[in-house]
Amino acid sequence: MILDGLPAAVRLTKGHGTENDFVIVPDPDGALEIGPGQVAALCDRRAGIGADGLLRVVRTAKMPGYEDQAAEAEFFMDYRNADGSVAEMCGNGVRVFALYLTARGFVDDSRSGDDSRSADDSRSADDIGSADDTRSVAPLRFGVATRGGVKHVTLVPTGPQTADVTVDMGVPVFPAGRDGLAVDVLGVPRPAVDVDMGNPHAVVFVDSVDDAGTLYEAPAVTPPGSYPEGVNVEFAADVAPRHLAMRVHERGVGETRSCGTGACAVMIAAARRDGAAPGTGYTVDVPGGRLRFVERADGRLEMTGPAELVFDLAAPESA
Ligand SMILES: N[C@@H](CCC[C@H](N)C(=O)O)C(=O)O
Repeated sequence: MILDGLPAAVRLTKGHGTENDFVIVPDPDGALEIGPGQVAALCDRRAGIGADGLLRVVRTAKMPGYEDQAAEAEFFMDYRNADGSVAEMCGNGVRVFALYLTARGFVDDSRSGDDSRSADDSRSADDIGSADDTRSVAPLRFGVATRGGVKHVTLVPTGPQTADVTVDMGVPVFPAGRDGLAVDVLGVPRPAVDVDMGNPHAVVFVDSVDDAGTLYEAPAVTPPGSYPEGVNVEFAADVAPRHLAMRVHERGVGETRSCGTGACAVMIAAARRDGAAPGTGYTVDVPGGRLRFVERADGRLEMTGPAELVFDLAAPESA
Protein backbone atom coordinates (compact mmCIF):
# COMPACT_ATOMS: atom_id res chain seq x y z
CA MET A 1 0.00 0.00 0.00
CA ILE A 2 1.37 3.35 -1.02
CA LEU A 3 1.34 4.86 2.47
CA ASP A 4 3.24 1.96 4.10
CA GLY A 5 5.84 3.22 6.52
CA LEU A 6 4.36 6.70 6.72
CA PRO A 7 2.98 7.51 10.18
CA ALA A 8 -0.83 7.87 10.21
CA ALA A 9 -0.40 11.45 11.39
CA VAL A 10 1.45 12.46 8.23
CA ARG A 11 -0.78 14.65 6.11
CA LEU A 12 0.26 14.55 2.47
CA THR A 13 -0.56 17.46 0.19
CA LYS A 14 -1.00 17.60 -3.58
CA GLY A 15 0.15 20.79 -5.27
CA HIS A 16 1.15 22.05 -8.68
CA GLY A 17 2.90 24.87 -10.47
CA THR A 18 1.65 25.44 -14.03
CA GLU A 19 0.31 21.88 -13.80
CA ASN A 20 3.66 20.30 -12.98
CA ASP A 21 2.27 18.38 -10.02
CA PHE A 22 3.77 17.09 -6.81
CA VAL A 23 3.01 15.02 -3.74
CA ILE A 24 4.33 16.93 -0.74
CA VAL A 25 5.44 14.94 2.30
CA PRO A 26 6.18 16.84 5.51
CA ASP A 27 9.15 15.32 7.35
CA PRO A 28 10.67 18.23 9.30
CA ASP A 29 12.88 16.00 11.45
CA GLY A 30 14.13 13.90 8.55
CA ALA A 31 12.73 10.73 10.14
CA LEU A 32 11.12 9.13 7.08
CA GLU A 33 12.73 6.65 4.70
CA ILE A 34 10.94 7.01 1.35
CA GLY A 35 12.63 4.78 -1.18
CA PRO A 36 12.38 4.98 -5.00
CA GLY A 37 9.66 2.28 -5.12
CA GLN A 38 7.43 4.15 -2.71
CA VAL A 39 7.97 7.45 -4.55
CA ALA A 40 6.95 5.75 -7.81
CA ALA A 41 3.88 4.22 -6.10
CA LEU A 42 2.77 7.57 -4.63
CA CYS A 43 3.25 9.28 -8.01
CA ASP A 44 1.43 6.54 -9.97
CA ARG A 45 -1.61 8.13 -11.65
CA ARG A 46 -3.77 5.02 -11.43
CA ALA A 47 -2.80 3.16 -8.26
CA GLY A 48 -1.40 6.13 -6.32
CA ILE A 49 -2.04 9.81 -5.74
CA GLY A 50 -0.54 10.73 -9.10
CA ALA A 51 2.16 13.32 -9.67
CA ASP A 52 5.23 14.23 -11.71
CA GLY A 53 7.34 14.20 -8.59
CA LEU A 54 7.57 14.21 -4.82
CA LEU A 55 8.75 17.00 -2.52
CA ARG A 56 9.88 15.93 0.96
CA VAL A 57 9.92 18.85 3.38
CA VAL A 58 12.84 18.40 5.74
CA ARG A 59 14.63 20.82 8.03
CA THR A 60 17.94 21.66 6.29
CA ALA A 61 19.86 20.97 9.50
CA LYS A 62 18.52 17.38 9.33
CA MET A 63 19.49 16.78 5.68
CA PRO A 64 22.81 14.90 5.65
CA GLY A 65 25.37 16.62 3.42
CA TYR A 66 23.41 19.87 3.08
CA GLU A 67 23.50 21.17 6.67
CA ASP A 68 25.71 24.10 5.55
CA GLN A 69 22.70 25.63 3.74
CA ALA A 70 20.76 25.82 7.05
CA ALA A 71 21.99 29.34 7.83
CA GLU A 72 20.30 30.65 4.66
CA ALA A 73 17.30 28.35 4.38
CA GLU A 74 15.47 26.58 7.21
CA PHE A 75 13.89 23.94 4.94
CA PHE A 76 15.34 21.63 2.29
CA MET A 77 13.36 20.54 -0.78
CA ASP A 78 14.16 16.84 -1.22
CA TYR A 79 12.91 16.44 -4.81
CA ARG A 80 12.35 13.07 -6.51
CA ASN A 81 11.12 12.36 -10.02
CA ALA A 82 8.00 10.20 -10.53
CA ASP A 83 10.15 7.15 -11.30
CA GLY A 84 11.84 7.52 -7.91
CA SER A 85 15.10 9.00 -9.18
CA VAL A 86 16.68 11.99 -7.47
CA ALA A 87 17.24 15.25 -9.38
CA GLU A 88 19.31 18.26 -8.46
CA MET A 89 16.64 20.89 -8.98
CA CYS A 90 13.00 21.49 -9.80
CA GLY A 91 11.97 25.06 -10.60
CA ASN A 92 8.20 24.55 -10.38
CA GLY A 93 8.78 22.47 -7.27
CA VAL A 94 10.51 25.39 -5.52
CA ARG A 95 7.47 27.62 -6.07
CA VAL A 96 5.07 24.97 -4.78
CA PHE A 97 7.39 24.13 -1.88
CA ALA A 98 7.59 27.82 -0.88
CA LEU A 99 3.79 28.13 -0.94
CA TYR A 100 3.48 24.96 1.16
CA LEU A 101 5.91 26.34 3.76
CA THR A 102 3.92 29.54 4.16
CA ALA A 103 0.40 28.08 3.89
CA ARG A 104 1.14 25.30 6.40
CA GLY A 105 2.93 27.57 8.87
CA PHE A 106 6.48 26.24 8.42
CA VAL A 107 7.72 29.75 7.63
CA ASP A 108 7.12 32.39 10.22
CA ASP A 109 6.39 35.40 8.05
CA SER A 110 7.63 37.82 10.73
CA ARG A 111 11.08 36.26 10.13
CA SER A 112 10.81 36.25 6.35
CA GLY A 113 13.10 39.23 5.88
CA ASP A 114 10.37 41.42 4.48
CA ASP A 115 10.81 44.86 5.99
CA SER A 116 7.75 46.25 4.27
CA ARG A 117 5.26 43.98 6.04
CA SER A 118 3.21 45.98 8.54
CA ALA A 119 3.55 45.09 12.21
CA ASP A 120 -0.20 44.63 12.77
CA ASP A 121 -0.63 42.21 9.87
CA SER A 122 -1.36 39.04 11.82
CA ARG A 123 -3.37 37.12 9.23
CA SER A 124 -3.03 33.37 9.06
CA ALA A 125 -2.44 31.78 5.65
CA ASP A 126 -6.13 30.72 5.66
CA ASP A 127 -7.26 34.33 6.15
CA ILE A 128 -5.28 35.62 3.20
CA GLY A 129 -7.49 35.94 0.19
CA SER A 130 -10.68 35.18 2.14
CA ALA A 131 -13.80 37.22 1.44
CA ASP A 132 -13.24 39.57 4.41
CA ASP A 133 -9.57 40.08 3.71
CA THR A 134 -9.36 43.43 2.01
CA ARG A 135 -5.81 44.45 2.97
CA SER A 136 -3.03 44.27 0.43
CA VAL A 137 -0.61 41.41 0.97
CA ALA A 138 3.09 42.10 1.26
CA PRO A 139 5.52 39.65 -0.35
CA LEU A 140 7.38 37.13 1.77
CA ARG A 141 11.05 36.51 1.11
CA PHE A 142 13.03 33.48 2.24
CA GLY A 143 15.44 30.79 1.05
CA VAL A 144 14.72 27.19 0.04
CA ALA A 145 17.63 24.75 0.27
CA THR A 146 18.01 22.31 -2.64
CA ARG A 147 20.63 19.94 -4.04
CA GLY A 148 21.32 22.76 -6.51
CA GLY A 149 22.02 25.30 -3.74
CA VAL A 150 19.80 27.79 -1.88
CA LYS A 151 17.06 29.38 -4.03
CA HIS A 152 15.68 32.70 -2.81
CA VAL A 153 11.97 33.21 -3.32
CA THR A 154 9.60 36.17 -3.20
CA LEU A 155 6.08 34.97 -2.59
CA VAL A 156 2.89 36.96 -3.03
CA PRO A 157 -0.23 35.13 -1.76
CA THR A 158 -3.10 35.34 -4.23
CA GLY A 159 -5.55 33.25 -2.18
CA PRO A 160 -5.62 30.83 0.78
CA GLN A 161 -3.88 28.09 -1.22
CA THR A 162 -2.37 29.98 -4.15
CA ALA A 163 0.52 32.36 -4.73
CA ASP A 164 2.65 33.99 -7.36
CA VAL A 165 6.25 33.14 -6.66
CA THR A 166 9.46 34.60 -8.07
CA VAL A 167 12.52 32.38 -7.74
CA ASP A 168 16.12 33.47 -8.17
CA MET A 169 17.19 30.47 -10.26
CA GLY A 170 20.88 31.44 -10.30
CA VAL A 171 23.22 31.84 -13.25
CA PRO A 172 22.54 29.43 -16.13
CA VAL A 173 25.58 27.56 -17.39
CA PHE A 174 26.35 26.62 -21.02
CA PRO A 175 28.64 23.62 -20.43
CA ALA A 176 31.54 23.18 -22.83
CA GLY A 177 32.31 19.87 -24.47
CA ARG A 178 29.08 18.49 -25.94
CA ASP A 179 30.06 19.35 -29.50
CA GLY A 180 27.57 18.52 -32.21
CA LEU A 181 24.71 18.10 -29.73
CA ALA A 182 21.45 17.39 -31.58
CA VAL A 183 17.89 16.33 -30.83
CA ASP A 184 15.73 14.41 -33.30
CA VAL A 185 12.80 16.47 -34.56
CA LEU A 186 10.38 14.48 -36.72
CA GLY A 187 13.18 12.00 -37.37
CA VAL A 188 15.82 14.58 -38.33
CA PRO A 189 18.63 15.61 -35.95
CA ARG A 190 18.58 19.35 -35.23
CA PRO A 191 21.30 21.32 -33.35
CA ALA A 192 20.47 21.68 -29.67
CA VAL A 193 21.67 24.03 -26.94
CA ASP A 194 23.14 22.47 -23.82
CA VAL A 195 22.05 24.35 -20.67
CA ASP A 196 22.74 23.47 -17.04
CA MET A 197 20.27 24.86 -14.50
CA GLY A 198 21.65 22.66 -11.75
CA ASN A 199 20.07 19.84 -13.79
CA PRO A 200 20.76 19.12 -17.48
CA HIS A 201 18.73 20.40 -20.43
CA ALA A 202 18.96 20.12 -24.22
CA VAL A 203 16.93 22.84 -25.95
CA VAL A 204 15.96 22.55 -29.60
CA PHE A 205 14.23 25.32 -31.53
CA VAL A 206 11.34 24.17 -33.72
CA ASP A 207 8.75 25.86 -35.94
CA SER A 208 5.86 24.55 -33.85
CA VAL A 209 5.75 22.62 -30.57
CA ASP A 210 3.68 20.04 -32.46
CA ASP A 211 6.98 19.06 -34.10
CA ALA A 212 7.86 17.38 -30.80
CA GLY A 213 5.49 14.56 -31.80
CA THR A 214 3.84 12.36 -29.18
CA LEU A 215 6.77 12.40 -26.71
CA TYR A 216 5.68 8.95 -25.51
CA GLU A 217 9.36 8.04 -25.60
CA ALA A 218 12.43 10.08 -24.69
CA PRO A 219 13.58 12.04 -27.77
CA ALA A 220 16.75 10.79 -29.43
CA VAL A 221 19.75 12.90 -28.43
CA THR A 222 23.03 12.62 -30.33
CA PRO A 223 25.91 11.92 -30.06
CA PRO A 224 24.79 8.82 -28.16
CA GLY A 225 25.89 8.86 -24.52
CA SER A 226 26.03 12.67 -24.38
CA TYR A 227 24.27 12.61 -21.01
CA PRO A 228 25.14 9.44 -19.09
CA GLU A 229 22.87 10.64 -16.25
CA GLY A 230 19.96 11.44 -18.64
CA VAL A 231 18.66 14.80 -19.81
CA ASN A 232 15.51 16.90 -19.95
CA VAL A 233 14.66 17.85 -23.55
CA GLU A 234 12.79 21.06 -24.45
CA PHE A 235 11.17 21.85 -27.80
CA ALA A 236 10.85 25.64 -28.10
CA ALA A 237 8.94 27.64 -30.74
CA ASP A 238 8.71 31.41 -31.12
CA VAL A 239 5.24 32.88 -30.59
CA ALA A 240 6.19 36.56 -30.78
CA PRO A 241 9.33 38.59 -30.00
CA ARG A 242 10.61 37.47 -26.56
CA HIS A 243 7.70 35.07 -26.22
CA LEU A 244 8.06 31.33 -26.75
CA ALA A 245 6.05 28.17 -26.35
CA MET A 246 7.63 24.98 -25.09
CA ARG A 247 7.00 21.27 -24.63
CA VAL A 248 9.27 19.12 -22.54
CA HIS A 249 10.19 15.50 -22.03
CA GLU A 250 11.52 15.25 -18.49
CA ARG A 251 14.15 12.83 -17.33
CA GLY A 252 12.59 10.43 -14.84
CA VAL A 253 9.02 11.45 -15.69
CA GLY A 254 8.07 11.70 -19.41
CA GLU A 255 6.18 14.56 -21.01
CA THR A 256 4.96 16.99 -18.34
CA ARG A 257 2.70 20.03 -18.54
CA SER A 258 5.55 22.28 -17.40
CA CYS A 259 9.17 22.29 -16.27
CA GLY A 260 10.53 25.38 -14.51
CA THR A 261 14.21 24.64 -15.05
CA GLY A 262 13.37 23.66 -18.64
CA ALA A 263 11.63 26.96 -19.26
CA CYS A 264 14.69 28.75 -17.80
CA ALA A 265 16.85 26.82 -20.28
CA VAL A 266 14.56 27.82 -23.16
CA MET A 267 14.53 31.48 -22.08
CA ILE A 268 18.30 31.77 -21.77
CA ALA A 269 18.92 29.88 -25.05
CA ALA A 270 16.50 32.28 -26.79
CA ALA A 271 18.01 35.35 -25.13
CA ARG A 272 21.52 34.36 -26.29
CA ARG A 273 20.22 33.59 -29.79
CA ASP A 274 18.46 37.00 -29.89
CA GLY A 275 21.43 38.90 -28.42
CA ALA A 276 19.05 40.27 -25.75
CA ALA A 277 20.43 42.71 -23.22
CA PRO A 278 20.21 41.85 -19.50
CA GLY A 279 16.91 43.06 -18.08
CA THR A 280 14.95 41.97 -21.13
CA GLY A 281 11.78 40.16 -20.09
CA TYR A 282 10.77 36.86 -21.71
CA THR A 283 7.57 34.81 -21.49
CA VAL A 284 7.49 31.05 -21.91
CA ASP A 285 4.12 29.34 -22.42
CA VAL A 286 3.92 25.71 -21.35
CA PRO A 287 0.92 23.41 -21.81
CA GLY A 288 -0.01 24.06 -18.15
CA GLY A 289 0.30 27.84 -18.07
CA ARG A 290 2.74 30.72 -18.38
CA LEU A 291 6.11 31.54 -16.83
CA ARG A 292 7.86 34.91 -16.91
CA PHE A 293 11.61 35.53 -16.86
CA VAL A 294 14.18 38.21 -16.60
CA GLU A 295 17.97 37.88 -16.71
CA ARG A 296 19.41 40.33 -14.20
CA ALA A 297 22.51 42.43 -14.89
CA ASP A 298 24.51 40.05 -12.66
CA GLY A 299 23.52 37.13 -14.91
CA ARG A 300 21.06 35.56 -12.45
CA LEU A 301 17.74 34.40 -13.86
CA GLU A 302 14.47 35.23 -12.15
CA MET A 303 11.44 33.07 -12.87
CA THR A 304 7.91 34.08 -11.86
CA GLY A 305 4.85 31.87 -11.95
CA PRO A 306 1.90 30.51 -10.01
CA ALA A 307 1.72 27.82 -7.37
CA GLU A 308 -1.34 26.08 -5.93
CA LEU A 309 -2.09 23.55 -3.21
CA VAL A 310 -4.94 21.33 -4.38
CA PHE A 311 -5.83 19.02 -1.47
CA ASP A 312 -4.57 17.35 1.70
CA LEU A 313 -4.67 13.62 2.26
CA ALA A 314 -4.41 11.79 5.56
CA ALA A 315 -3.59 8.09 5.88
CA PRO A 316 -6.64 5.96 6.67
CA GLU A 317 -6.94 4.66 10.27
CA SER A 318 -5.23 1.27 10.47
CA ALA A 319 -7.54 -1.67 11.21
N1 LIG B 1 9.87 19.68 -13.33
C1 LIG B 1 11.07 20.20 -12.82
C2 LIG B 1 12.33 19.48 -13.13
C3 LIG B 1 12.37 18.14 -12.38
C4 LIG B 1 13.68 17.40 -12.50
C5 LIG B 1 13.94 16.82 -13.85
N2 LIG B 1 12.96 15.87 -14.27
C6 LIG B 1 15.33 16.20 -13.85
O1 LIG B 1 15.45 14.97 -13.72
O2 LIG B 1 16.31 16.94 -13.96
C7 LIG B 1 11.18 21.72 -12.94
O3 LIG B 1 10.11 22.37 -12.82
O4 LIG B 1 12.28 22.25 -13.04
